[in-house]
Amino acid sequence: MHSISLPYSNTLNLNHIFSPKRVAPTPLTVRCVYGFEPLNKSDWQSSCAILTSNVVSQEHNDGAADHFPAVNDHKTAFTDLKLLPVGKLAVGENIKPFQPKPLTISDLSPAPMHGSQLRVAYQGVPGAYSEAAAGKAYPNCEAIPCDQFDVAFKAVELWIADRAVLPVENSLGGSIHRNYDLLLRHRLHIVGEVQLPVHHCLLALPGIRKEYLTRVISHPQALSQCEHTLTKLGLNVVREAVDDTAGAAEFVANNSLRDTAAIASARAADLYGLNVLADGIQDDPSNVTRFVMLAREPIIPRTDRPFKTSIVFAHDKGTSVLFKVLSAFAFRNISLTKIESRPHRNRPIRLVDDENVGTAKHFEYLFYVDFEASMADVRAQNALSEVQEFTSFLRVLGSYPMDMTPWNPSSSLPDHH
Ligand SMILES: O=C(O)C(=O)C[C@]1(C(=O)O)C=C[C@@H](O)C=C1
Repeated sequence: MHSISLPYSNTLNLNHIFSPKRVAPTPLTVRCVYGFEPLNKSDWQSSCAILTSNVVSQEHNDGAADHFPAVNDHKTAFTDLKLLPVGKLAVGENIKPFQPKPLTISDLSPAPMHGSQLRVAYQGVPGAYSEAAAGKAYPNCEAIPCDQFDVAFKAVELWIADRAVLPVENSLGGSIHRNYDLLLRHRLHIVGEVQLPVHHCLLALPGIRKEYLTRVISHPQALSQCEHTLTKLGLNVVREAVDDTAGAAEFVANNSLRDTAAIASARAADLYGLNVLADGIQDDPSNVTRFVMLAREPIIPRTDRPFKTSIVFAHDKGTSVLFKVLSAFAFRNISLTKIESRPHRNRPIRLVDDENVGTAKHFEYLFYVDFEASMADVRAQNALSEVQEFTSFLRVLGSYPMDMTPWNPSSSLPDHH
């Protein structure tokens, strides 16, 4: 039986997340979420109903929200009103049957739906770089920790969060492939990007010296970004991957591990009471991670500032189409900023039979391309109509403003962190 649970009972408060040494909120989790295949319809609908009734009861516990997120993204199979919670909610002394309110025009605006703060889902626990990225993308937002990337996508789809901010690539470690795959599996739109300088520290319990260490734990990306520096520090240690950097720091602290250090941010050291044994241990001082901001609705593309557009495409005849697609951009002087290929999971192998020689087995790919133009720009529109002719599948993941913040790699986190 699939179930979705929300382990915390209150809507998260920003103070809990951003002020040091406060009790950290438990990340949002989805138990037994679908692996590669979606749940069947009835499982999915009952999951939505459980999750939604949780949201409603949280909001009423708070006494803050006086409206119910009665609609959902039409793509999330949540249009059946019979699925809305049938329970009763206590209001003062009276037990009143719960009646969802009709939608008003303000419910349809892209502004936050739940109070004045935008609720932004990220993967990890407080102190993670993703939380800092959420703060950079949406200053003063309410950051909602999620234990997996998939959960952050779902939190937005199910109106628990208004946006998600997720890493897609790092200047040293490369692409975060999982998020490329999830972008395609979910129906969210990229509405922005932020590039966050990532400044890693080696953290251990107070009083622990480097010589005592036998193990260093962190997110795999962080381990790979510090690979050479760890060796240079003379640390002859086992390196172990965990879900996120701040989670590693929390683990060391909660289990009083005297032989283990974590690679994480200085803010994580503060939050979990660890010492900074070494500062700035990333192999390149200009280590940067790029995050995308995701929303249920796309933004309207403009031409009055630099925009980027992200697309994904495939073709029945495989990689032979790639040159033609790329030339559609080259002829129009549109620069590409990123190209990534991923296995085509629906059709991973293409067989080409040759009676004389045998059967060639070609791997099939999906290609993700980011280019520097807005979809409001006629050059981009013409390029994409040409690309459409060469491809069997094409989706625009989003057209959004480029992160143009001045380059300052030494200040790793936004001011309020
Ligand atoms: O573990 C964290 O702190 C994260 O936010 C994740 C993550 C990643 O997925 O790449 C983000 C930025 C850094 O590159 C290292 C790790």
